[in-house]
Amino acid sequence: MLKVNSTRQAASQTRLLRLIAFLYGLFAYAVFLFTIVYAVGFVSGIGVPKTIDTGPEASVIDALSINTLLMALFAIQHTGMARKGFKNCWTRYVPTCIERSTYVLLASLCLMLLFWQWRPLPAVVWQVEDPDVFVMIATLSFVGWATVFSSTFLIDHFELFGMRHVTANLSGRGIPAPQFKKPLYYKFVRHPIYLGFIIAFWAAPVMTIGHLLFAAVTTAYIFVGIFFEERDLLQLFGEQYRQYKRQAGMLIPWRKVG
Ligand SMILES: C[S@@+](CC[C@H](N)C(=O)[O-])C[C@H]1O[C@@H](n2cnc3c(N)ncnc32)[C@H](O)[C@@H]1O
Repeated sequence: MLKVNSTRQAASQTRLLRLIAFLYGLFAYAVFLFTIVYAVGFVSGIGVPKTIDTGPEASVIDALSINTLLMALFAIQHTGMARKGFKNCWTRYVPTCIERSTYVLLASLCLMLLFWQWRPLPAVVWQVEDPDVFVMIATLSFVGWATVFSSTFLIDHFELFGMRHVTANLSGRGIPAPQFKKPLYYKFVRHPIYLGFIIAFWAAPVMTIGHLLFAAVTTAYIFVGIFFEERDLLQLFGEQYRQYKRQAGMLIPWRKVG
């Protein structure tokens, strides 16, 4: 009887822990959604209180140092915590089912810190005067954001942002192993999410020094990120990914059939 009771107790404790993990994952996902929607407003300068071109005034040197530090913090967190060695190490302390959600949560917090503390450098580098061209370039930027969002769904939105892990854990299933995919525009370009970001950051009808700094550093970071990501993907998917590299462009869409 005592044994039955303690087994029941253990089972309900497991259910409770799974539910807590799920709610944590949901919270991390909600924070991510808020952050990415804010990012669109921050870069485009539309609909948010603090944009890339607004905020506390600072000298050029201070603004350059603070902004670079903020971007470096994000880059270190985002690339460092995605590495296999780091994951193996910190999943000794953080349960595997919430590892991805924690990664997403910390990346979102780094970005929110960046949005909050970013110092504007408002000198204009270029400004499009023609209203039609202005609208065209602004629209192109939103095409970039649309590419980012749609690509996350093509590759597996809920896996990327940790929800697949916590829902699998909640229902007592194992965490699904990553699958190699090349749906739709992944057939032509290996990194449509990063391509979307580059388009969204550079397609600016008004480009200030601050915005240019952001676009240039994030673009450089994307190339570093791709280097590490592709190294991991080659390890994970082997010949399949090696062949894919021969068949599709990295950031410029092209496709070699066969
Ligand atoms: C932020 S996403 C970026 C995906 C891709 N680099 C892009 O720009 O569309 C990073 C995750 O996608 C995964 N990933 C990248 N390409 C993939 C592919 N072709 N199939 C499956 N997973 C992929 C990586 O393992 C990594 O966990």
